[in-house]
Amino acid sequence: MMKVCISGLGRAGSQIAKYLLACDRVDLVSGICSPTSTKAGRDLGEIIGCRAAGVPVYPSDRIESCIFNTRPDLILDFSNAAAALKNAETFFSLNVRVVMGTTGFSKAEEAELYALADRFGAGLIYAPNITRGVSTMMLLTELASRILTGYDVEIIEMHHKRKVDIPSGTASKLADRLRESLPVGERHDVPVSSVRAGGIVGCHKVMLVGENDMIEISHQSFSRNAFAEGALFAAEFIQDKTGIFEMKDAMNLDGILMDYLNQSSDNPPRRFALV
Ligand SMILES: NC(=O)C1=CN([C@@H]2O[C@H](COP(=O)(O)OP(=O)(O)OC[C@H]3O[C@@H](n4cnc5c(N)ncnc54)[C@H](O)[C@@H]3O)[C@@H](O)[C@H]2O)C=CC1
Ligand SMILES: O=C(O)C1=N[C@H](C(=O)O)C[C@H](O)C1
Repeated sequence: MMKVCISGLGRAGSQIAKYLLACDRVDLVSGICSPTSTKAGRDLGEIIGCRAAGVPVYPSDRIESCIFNTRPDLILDFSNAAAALKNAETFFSLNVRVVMGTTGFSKAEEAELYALADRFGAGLIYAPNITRGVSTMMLLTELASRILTGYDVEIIEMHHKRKVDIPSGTASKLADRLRESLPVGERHDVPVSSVRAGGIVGCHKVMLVGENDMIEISHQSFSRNAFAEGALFAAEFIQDKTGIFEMKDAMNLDGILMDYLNQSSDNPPRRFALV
């Protein structure tokens, strides 16, 4: 069975740990926390309020021991951008695959992450949003923006008030993708508005607004189990691969779209002749 380690045991990482401990498709073998965290040396099951699970937690300055002692096939990283980038180099150098859920990277840091993965011939899924729902939403919004040319496009993202990065990684990726789907020469930045309030788990909305009508495509995560479900999906995809991937690759979205188009051309709409 695939062996998994979670790096970053905060809101997202802890809930993912809880989900994976109750799941029989993976073996959660270890956790990684910050070097100053009181979680180091404790049992991950106890930390997240479950029974002792025999899952040790290592501080990130002892990653080598963690990997050597618990032998994970892959890491699920939900920490912070600075820690994630530093730790990724060690994971890749030890031939461990990474599902990178962490956000807040600058463009230069993103490029560095890709360069590291390339240099070590690693397996990486970089997913600023790990839910299948958001990847589906990205595809739908790109299609909609190509159809509704001339419409204004705006993104609204809403998260809990303790989230440190702004705008969200998901909103930045949506904005980049929507910008690139505009015709060359007409490309402009897509505005993002951010709300940080209460305990909102995660909500992204894309609005395409014309003079006389508008459409909205939105996604909402009801709980952090949405991230756990997505992380498991990504892990099962990357476990035997090398290369750099996105969630849309794990979901085969290009293939599904191609099948859909081929199917519609196999079954052209019936036309009625006037006789
Ligand atoms: N891709 C996705 O779908 C999702 C991404 N995220 C991202 O995951 C990250 C974490 O989010 P939250 O859990 O809400 O934040 P959080 O602040 O609750 O958790 C981050 C954890 O990382 C730990 N950490 C700090 N330095 C570390 C190190 N050197 N090694 C390992 N762990 C270290 C912190 O002590 C903390 O426990 C954020 O970047 C967030 O945007 C969160 C949810 C879903
Ligand atoms: O910090 C979070 O919580 C989330 N972060 C991700 C992001 O920045 O897009 C994804 C998700 O919406 C939750």
